[in-house]
Amino acid sequence: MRASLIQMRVDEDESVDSRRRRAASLVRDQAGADLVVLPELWTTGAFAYERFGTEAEPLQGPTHEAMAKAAADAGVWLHAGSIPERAPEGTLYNTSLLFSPSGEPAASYRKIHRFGFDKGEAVLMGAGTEPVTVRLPGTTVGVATCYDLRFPELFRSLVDAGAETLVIPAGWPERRRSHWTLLAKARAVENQAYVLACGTAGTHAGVPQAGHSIVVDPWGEVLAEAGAEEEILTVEFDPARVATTREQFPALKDRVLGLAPPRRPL
Ligand SMILES: NC(=O)CCC(=O)C(=O)O
Repeated sequence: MRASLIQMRVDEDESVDSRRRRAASLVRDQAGADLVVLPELWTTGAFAYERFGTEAEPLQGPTHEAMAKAAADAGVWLHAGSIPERAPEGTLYNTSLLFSPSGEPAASYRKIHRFGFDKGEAVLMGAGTEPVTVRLPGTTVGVATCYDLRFPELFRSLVDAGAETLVIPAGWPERRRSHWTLLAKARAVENQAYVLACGTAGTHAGVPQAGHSIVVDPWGEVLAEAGAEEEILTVEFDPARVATTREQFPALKDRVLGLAPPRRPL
């Protein structure tokens, strides 16, 4: 299986319309890949909080339309990263869009863990509640978004639903790059799954982005890693290695579920 991670530069010098056209063109250039991935909130930037409201779109808005067409033109499965979605009742969500190679919507996922503690995304956007998996030929994809990477229980629920390839668009800051790389490897090793994590390059809202999109195999080996600038990270991987890794080192079978709470000291 061939995947292309489009680590886009997201900065204020470029309009949303121009970046949307550029993203569509970059997706079209990936014809021949099986799966193409874009980052989190690439229309606005994940830290451009003041733009979430002004650039929010309905689920089937201009980004949906452009990405559906680009997926069909390239004939690829497309994880089109996420958009600031304005739901019909007015709530904003950080929503990922996935398309089949004919441009049909395959899934959408509203980010469950919002970043910012008491500001930013955490107060501006609603929280998703539903983990999402999508069946592709040869692998089941589980999706998560950026800050979700810090919450292993979400990934376990994806694995329980059959996920073998974990696709994670992000807008991760340079300041915490070491966490990004570490957590991507950890999620791959503990879940014995491929991790495809696609970040952004450039600086927006004064926050330099880490780039360093990364693909990790089910044994925790890094198959490919981008630099800090805009880059297409292309990788070939064998989805069947998930089953062989899980058979040969069957740690997932040793899970003990429903542990009692720790005992209090006497
Ligand atoms: N956009 C995000 O979710 C940022 C997450 C982040 O910076 C972190 O977890 O650290």
